[in-house]
Amino acid sequence: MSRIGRHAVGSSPACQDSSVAREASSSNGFVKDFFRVVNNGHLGPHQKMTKPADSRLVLLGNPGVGKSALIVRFITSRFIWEYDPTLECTYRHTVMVDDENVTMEILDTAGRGENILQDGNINWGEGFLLVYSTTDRGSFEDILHLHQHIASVKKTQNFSCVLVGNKNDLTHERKVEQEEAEQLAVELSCCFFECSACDGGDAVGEAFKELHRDVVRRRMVNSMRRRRSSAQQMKQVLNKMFTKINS
Ligand SMILES: Nc1nc2c(ncn2[C@@H]2O[C@H](COP(=O)(O)OP(=O)(O)OP(=O)(O)O)[C@@H](O)[C@H]2O)c(=O)[nH]1
Repeated sequence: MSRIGRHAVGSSPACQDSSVAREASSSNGFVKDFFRVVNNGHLGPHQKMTKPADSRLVLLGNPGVGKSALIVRFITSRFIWEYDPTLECTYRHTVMVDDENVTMEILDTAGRGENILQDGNINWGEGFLLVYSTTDRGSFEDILHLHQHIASVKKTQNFSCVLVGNKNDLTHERKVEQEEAEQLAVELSCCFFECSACDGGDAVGEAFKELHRDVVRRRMVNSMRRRRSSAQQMKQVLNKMFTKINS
């Protein structure tokens, strides 16, 4: 089995250091391919880049639910059985969404509790994939807590997220029914995808793409709201001026 080396939690989340790629690529041919794809510009939340990404997405969920596996599946259409846990990395990936080439930056968080809930990561992110494993009831129950934490850092319930139930290939180990996850998605007002990073299928890519769409939609709505409110403010100022002049 191959392991992919990445930066430890607490260090810079960027992985563009070619030595990391070289170290990882020594394991086998596929890992080499993987890094060639994702090494096409890894950037951390605090790093500058030439062209801003079209969306910044963050994967959150308990350890072992398959966050890294989902990213690898999305970026490379492949599955790797084993990853180095408690590491964190940001990937830059360009993909077609609705006939448009878009660039996403994707942050793979790692660790437990406070580690994955770093405010810096949450402030940086525009959209969140809330990932649980269909084989791990605790990871599903923790989703609400993750959502509440994001809301408290963002100071609004109005943020983009999708709920993702991973590992649905492990049918005999299922601990979370699809219906209850659908119910939770209704409560959180978000889309829900059940998928398997191992088996592949469209659902993995769709989860990322739908999150991207939601980020773009909300951005547009918010900027329209801001424009409308500044136009209203201007109207009020002008009204006051005319009232003064007329009196
Ligand atoms: N059967 C199956 N195994 C999976 C699937 N996704 C991930 N795994 C396995 O689950 C384990 C954990 O996957 P990771 O992608 O490292 O999970 P993670 O959420 O990134 O874990 P941390 O880095 O510790 O936060 C690995 O052994 C994967 O091979 C899946 O869809 N099906």
